Amino acid sequence: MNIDDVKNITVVGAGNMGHQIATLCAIKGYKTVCTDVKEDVLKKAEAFVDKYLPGRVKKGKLTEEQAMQARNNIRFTQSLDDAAKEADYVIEAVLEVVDLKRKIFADLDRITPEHAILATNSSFIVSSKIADATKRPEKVCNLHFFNPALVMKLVEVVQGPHTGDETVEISMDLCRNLEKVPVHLKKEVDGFLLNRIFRAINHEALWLLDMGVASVEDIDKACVYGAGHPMGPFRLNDLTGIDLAYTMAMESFKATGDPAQRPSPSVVEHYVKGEYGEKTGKGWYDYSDKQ
Ligand SMILES: NC(=O)c1ccc[n+]([C@@H]2O[C@H](COP(=O)([O-])OP(=O)(O)OC[C@H]3O[C@@H](n4cnc5c(N)ncnc54)[C@H](O)[C@@H]3O)[C@@H](O)[C@H]2O)c1
Repeated sequence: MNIDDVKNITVVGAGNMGHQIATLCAIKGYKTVCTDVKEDVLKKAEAFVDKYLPGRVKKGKLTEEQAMQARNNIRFTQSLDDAAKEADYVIEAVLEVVDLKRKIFADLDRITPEHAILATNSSFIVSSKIADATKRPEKVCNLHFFNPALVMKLVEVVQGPHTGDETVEISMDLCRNLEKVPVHLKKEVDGFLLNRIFRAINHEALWLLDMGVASVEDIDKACVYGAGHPMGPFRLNDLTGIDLAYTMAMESFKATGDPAQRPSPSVVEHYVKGEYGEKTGKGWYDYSDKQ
């Protein structure tokens, strides 16, 4: 099998990530079926496509004909059987729950043609925790898009010990056909590639703050004006949520028992005060005038 054999793509889960990945596949010429268990989510995803495509035409990014072709390429269904029966490549983007993903992969193994590749968009669950739910582990991998998937160029293709080289090659080629920039992780590792780098930056930023070396503002300025980042780690954390940073650090501490993984004192301070970032009007910065 090679990339030219991939014509039909199924996206399972039409939430934050799934509806955008499906839209992208349809725009780039793939016959795409998007499925979700929730009817209202599917309706929202379809409404998004019907608004997004004309918007791209208005902005001169797509011609009328390309938009019409993309619309014809995508359909929505609540039935996994209907969605996956002709799939050459499946991208799963359901909730981050390993048992749910295992159940879906077992179902996909039963429903899809033998040659189909089954990829998960999971940010943290490596595909070796899922692959043995199928009889085709060599065709299972992580295909990790970033949010928002229509905009962010990077995709991490993560090869587990079970993943065949052909699966990696086709997945990398698929990303290129979707006009993304794929990177190949030759081994599974917690947090994959970019999130590990972000984790290291956050860790250093928090250490500098907690040690009283520099202020939130100055650490952010250093990253923006010295390293060319679009925003500093504290501003970014206000967007993604200090509550999430706290929970992730606690989970990591519980899993490893390593005290270095515990949330930093200043994260705990904001967390207990309910200052989670932009969504609560206060985090590392004050957003009360935006509320
Ligand atoms: N949100 C992000 O920033 C981001 C970025 C990269 C990767 N991811 C990964 O993408 C995956 C999805 O994340 P999300 O943010 O889109 O979640 P989300 O909650 O927005 O969407 C998940 C969808 O899965 C659906 N679903 C649940 N069970 C299902 C089933 N059995 N069959 C079909 N659909 C089902 C839900 O109804 C929901 O609409 C996760 O694994 C996450 O780790 C998320």
